[in-house]
Amino acid sequence: MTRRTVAEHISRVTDLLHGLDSLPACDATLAEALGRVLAADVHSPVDLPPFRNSQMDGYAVDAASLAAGTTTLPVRATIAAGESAPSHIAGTAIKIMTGAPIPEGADCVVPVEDTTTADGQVTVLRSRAAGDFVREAGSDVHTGDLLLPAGVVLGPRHIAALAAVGLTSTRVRRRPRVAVITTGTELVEGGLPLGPGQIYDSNGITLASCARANGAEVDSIARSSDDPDTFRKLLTVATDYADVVLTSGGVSMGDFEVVRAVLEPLGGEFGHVAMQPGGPQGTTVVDGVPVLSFPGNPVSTLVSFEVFARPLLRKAAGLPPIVAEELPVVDAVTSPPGKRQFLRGRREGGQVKLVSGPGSHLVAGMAWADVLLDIPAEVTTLVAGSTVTVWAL
Ligand SMILES: Nc1nc2c(c(=O)[nH]1)N[C@H]1C(S)=C(S)[C@@H](COP(=O)(O)OP(=O)(O)OC[C@H]3O[C@@H](n4cnc5c(N)ncnc54)[C@H](O)[C@@H]3O)O[C@H]1N2
Ligand code: MOO
Repeated sequence: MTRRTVAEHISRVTDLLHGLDSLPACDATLAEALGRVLAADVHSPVDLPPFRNSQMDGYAVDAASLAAGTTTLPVRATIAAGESAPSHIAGTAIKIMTGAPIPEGADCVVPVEDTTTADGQVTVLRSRAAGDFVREAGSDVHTGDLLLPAGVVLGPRHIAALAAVGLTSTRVRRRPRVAVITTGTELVEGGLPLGPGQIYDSNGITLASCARANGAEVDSIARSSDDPDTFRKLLTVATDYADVVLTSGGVSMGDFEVVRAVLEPLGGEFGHVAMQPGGPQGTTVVDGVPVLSFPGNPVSTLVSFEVFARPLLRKAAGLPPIVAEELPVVDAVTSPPGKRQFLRGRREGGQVKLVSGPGSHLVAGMAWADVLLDIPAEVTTLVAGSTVTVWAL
């Protein structure tokens, strides 16, 4: 049994997951690109707008033909967006729709609201300067300009820019692949009736959601009984697929600790980290794939992920790190000595309030929290108003 501080275990897990830092890039279609991280700078392959066009529904004219007062001009043609424009003849007007190309020789557009029409003629009610309501080619981005830099987390607005220059796919960081195995003979899939002593498996989908929320891809969520052969088989499937395997349960001191029973003989290190929840922890490398074994209590599982796996998965995925905040506590907090505590809290008006209790089985209570309070091992009391480090959940 090893005994470690949180910092020592973070260091152990960081060593184990170092391979995640060099995942190759891959292509994603724009439909798949939301939330992905751009692997390389993107330069625009075209000018945007690609051609000079009208910003308004109105009349394309040349500013020199417009008097200070009203000017009446013959209307020679109408151009819709998507059509090509005839050339402009000085002293005439062409009716033009928003987005239609500006006729060669015209230099401004008069909005339809500033005109009246009769008998094929338009009367323009005021003068205009050259360039008014004209969108120049390349005025948004020029061919070859930097459209998006590497490292951008692609949101709808970035996808809009890629689509507007005609790209259909882009180079993105490969997501780290995570496999999840939950363990416990008592576990039942949601939706099925519970028998005596049974509980619903919440950790499987929780860990998968944690991993996905932090840039990972999770195709494999498996549930094992406490039978070592079953766990071993699921582990083989998981290590075939994943860059990192997360397990829950079966790591403590009971008679049926399937994760320890299988992984310790493979060189797994199991022991206690001076934290609560999340004390019992294991790390193993199986067929070259790191396996992080978290304790089964649902709050312990989630806290273990946030403390040990989240920073490394985010880094591997190219996502920005979660930055701790310092907030005053609304009420006094007491904390047992010797173990770093991760208590559930909620931000309220620039302060943080404890929610739910310290018990690591309080999974429903955790849903009301939006931060973890990080209380150092040596701190036993925080008076109301004192500052505490919090991590967003
Ligand atoms: N004698 C000792 N007993 C325990 C110790 C200890 O140091 N000495 N540590 C306690 C702590 S702290 C924790 S945390 C748990 C960790 O135990 P395991 O990792 O072996 O987890 P299990 O025994 O399998 O399960 C613990 C608890 O969580 C429930 N569970 C498990 N998996 C799931 C799941 N997928 N979804 C929902 N709930 C799950 C399980 O039913 C148990 O109630 O050990 C303490 N004991
Ligand atoms: O440390 Mo356990 O992880 O209290 O629940």
